[in-house]
Amino acid sequence: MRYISTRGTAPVLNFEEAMLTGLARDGGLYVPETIPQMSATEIAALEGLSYEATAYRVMRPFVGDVFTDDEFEDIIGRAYAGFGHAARAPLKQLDQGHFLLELFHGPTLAFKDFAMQLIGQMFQTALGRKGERVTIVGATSGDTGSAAIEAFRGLDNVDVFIMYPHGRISEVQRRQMTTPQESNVHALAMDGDFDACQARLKDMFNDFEFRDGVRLAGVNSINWGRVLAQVVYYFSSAVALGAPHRPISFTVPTGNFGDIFAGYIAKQMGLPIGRLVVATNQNDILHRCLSGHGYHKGETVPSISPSMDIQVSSNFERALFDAYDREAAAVVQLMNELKEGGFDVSQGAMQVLQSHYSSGRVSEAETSATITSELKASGELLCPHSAVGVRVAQAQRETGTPMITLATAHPAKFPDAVEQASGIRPPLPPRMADLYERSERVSRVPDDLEALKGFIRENISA
Ligand SMILES: Cc1ncc(COP(=O)(O)O)c(C=O)c1O
Ligand SMILES: N[C@@H](CCOP(=O)(O)O)C(=O)O
Repeated sequence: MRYISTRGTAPVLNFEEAMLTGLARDGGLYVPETIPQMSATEIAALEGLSYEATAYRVMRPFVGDVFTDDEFEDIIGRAYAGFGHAARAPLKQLDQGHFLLELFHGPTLAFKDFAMQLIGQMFQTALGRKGERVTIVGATSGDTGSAAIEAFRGLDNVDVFIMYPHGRISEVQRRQMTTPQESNVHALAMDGDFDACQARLKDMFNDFEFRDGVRLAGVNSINWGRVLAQVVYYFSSAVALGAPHRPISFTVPTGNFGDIFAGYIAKQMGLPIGRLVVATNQNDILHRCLSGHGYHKGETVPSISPSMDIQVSSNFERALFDAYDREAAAVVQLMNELKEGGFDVSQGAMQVLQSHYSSGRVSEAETSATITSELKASGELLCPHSAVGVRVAQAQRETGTPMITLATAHPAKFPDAVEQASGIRPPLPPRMADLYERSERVSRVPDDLEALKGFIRENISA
């Protein structure tokens, strides 16, 4: 299995190299050269399997000979052993034909654990074998960072630096990043918004002297391994509802476009998916773009679903690459225009995008109202991100095709917004009940590339 860059000029890599590399050296994102196919018979055979067994069958063809069968099985087993639900990603019925996929039973209570726990294990196996050390730098609007710190804390061979937008994440998210005391993990509270954090991350990858000097690696969804791990729950949930014998649609609260792009990959592999519905909060660049108004950056406005307060959705580049028939030159042109503020999508590419994705936008008031109404209707207490998804799904459901909305975080990660809407302050699970008492360790950093590089150089292990 070979991986190519969306910008066409970076070296072609195998799975391990792509995973350890992060951003391609031409600034693009790695994607598989061809997408492995699963036949209807192979998909049907997933019925009744454990989540781990499904994960093995879905991901195995993407990994090639990088891990032996036994190694890969062990990696998957270790990755999901710490989840707090036997099904890992249980489905709950909300309404006739509408289901919630609970993706928040991992160690940090958000869907990011599905991929981060897995790539933590893959990094450890790959780096241990090579006797190499890497420096992981990540940008987060709250959940990627906490999942990364949890997955890599105390591991040999890695130092982890996570930049988050100071004052723009929930207290639980912050504490999950600042309370681990292992010396190989560092939480950096940066001035600016998530887009600024992500831009500095990409700047570091594009600075080859720094990149090679610290052996930079990335665990944001620029890393193909992140996307791959998320493909699995599209299969497990769709099969539980009758796929491949009938199509299933998905609504996905969307920010950096990694999660919904994983759904698109599942569809390309052969899973019969009806619609992939992008649900955004008031930071609605994706909704505007998919509605035909071009991809033009605006101001990021803080919301009660802060993890989705994003303007530049990193993985949209992967979607554009396919929509432009894998023409890297077209992607390079669009990304250059994006640096100047935005771009318009050609008619042909827009038709391709709209054939896979629909979209909807949810205001702050609608998000709160959905938390309130869903609690009344089904007894489900939603986090604000999942509420954005449920609201859009309610508007876009089609009779006859079951709709699965991804519940991307536990309500206890966003207790203020949830309490304001529902009157209920969701408690943290017992294993992290003392989170508010633990001492914090955090470094305030400016939005300044040189200062950030200096900080990282000074704080990596020898
Ligand atoms: C809770 C939550 N929901 C939804 C999203 C959006 O996911 P994605 O960035 O993969 O689109 C994120 C982060 O981005 C998140 O943390
Ligand atoms: N919402 C995310 C933003 C980063 O997304 P990623 O999928 O590229 O890591 C977060 O919680 O940090």
